Amino acid sequence: MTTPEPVVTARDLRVELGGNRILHGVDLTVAAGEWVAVIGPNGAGKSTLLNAVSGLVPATGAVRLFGRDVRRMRHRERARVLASVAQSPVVPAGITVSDYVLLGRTPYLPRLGRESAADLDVVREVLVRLELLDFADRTLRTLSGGELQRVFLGRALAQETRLLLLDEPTSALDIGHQQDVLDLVDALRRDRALTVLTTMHDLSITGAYADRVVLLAGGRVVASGTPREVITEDVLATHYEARVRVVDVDDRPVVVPIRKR
Ligand SMILES: Nc1ncnc2c1ncn2[C@@H]1O[C@H](COP(=O)(O)OP(=O)(O)OP(=O)(O)O)[C@@H](O)[C@H]1O
Repeated sequence: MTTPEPVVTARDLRVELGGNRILHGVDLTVAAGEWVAVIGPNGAGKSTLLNAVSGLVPATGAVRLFGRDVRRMRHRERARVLASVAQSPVVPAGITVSDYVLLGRTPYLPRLGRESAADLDVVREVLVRLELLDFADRTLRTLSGGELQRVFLGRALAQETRLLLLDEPTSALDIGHQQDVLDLVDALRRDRALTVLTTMHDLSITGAYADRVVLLAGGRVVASGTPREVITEDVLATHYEARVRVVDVDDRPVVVPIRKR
């Protein structure tokens, strides 16, 4: 039996921005249906790695998505297989929540054509699943940080892709909404064979949801494995200079910060 091709294969990725080398030869593989979380201290290169995987920053090395060279994919074609949410997406002025989520359907609209009833159904379903229906007609600038973050995710989910790249998707959410949103992504993983690549700073949340964790430091992969293998007191002391206890809950690491005495 042949093993299915990984959804994401990145080899020897190197990125230079503003004259500085940001990624120094990163390898990354994400298998179909897997949830991989990229962690690492501020400035480690996590967002840059996600941008390189999306083909959004110039990089040397190879990136293949579903076996195809990302640089050879047209914008529309790429948007049908990969949806991504940046840390601070650009928001068109005056746009409403439903119109913003509808932007996720752009790769499916006929050129110069309008959205269909099916597109509007997708938008409505996303708004319901993210508890955003009551906000549908509000403009994005009137939303709270957490509501806005759910709207950004909504646009990506409306794309109905099989690969989702999320850069800090829950940084503005309260703990209940963090769980709602990540449980939803997890459910889509099972229902629609979604593959997920995220960055996350909350290491307990990372430990609870990711199948595999890749730790970046200084633009290099310094550890990779299951959450229990990577999220350890030693690793966090070395790469984050963090004073923490890591306790085990249901075979998953939970990180407890320890105050300096
Ligand atoms: N356009 C740019 N020009 C110059 N340097 C850049 C540019 N974009 C990013 N960098 C630098 O690259 C490094 C990695 O940035 P990146 O945003 O990928 O880190 P990160 O791991 O996502 O950080 P954080 O956890 O703070 O979000 C940082 O030092 C950042 O200042």
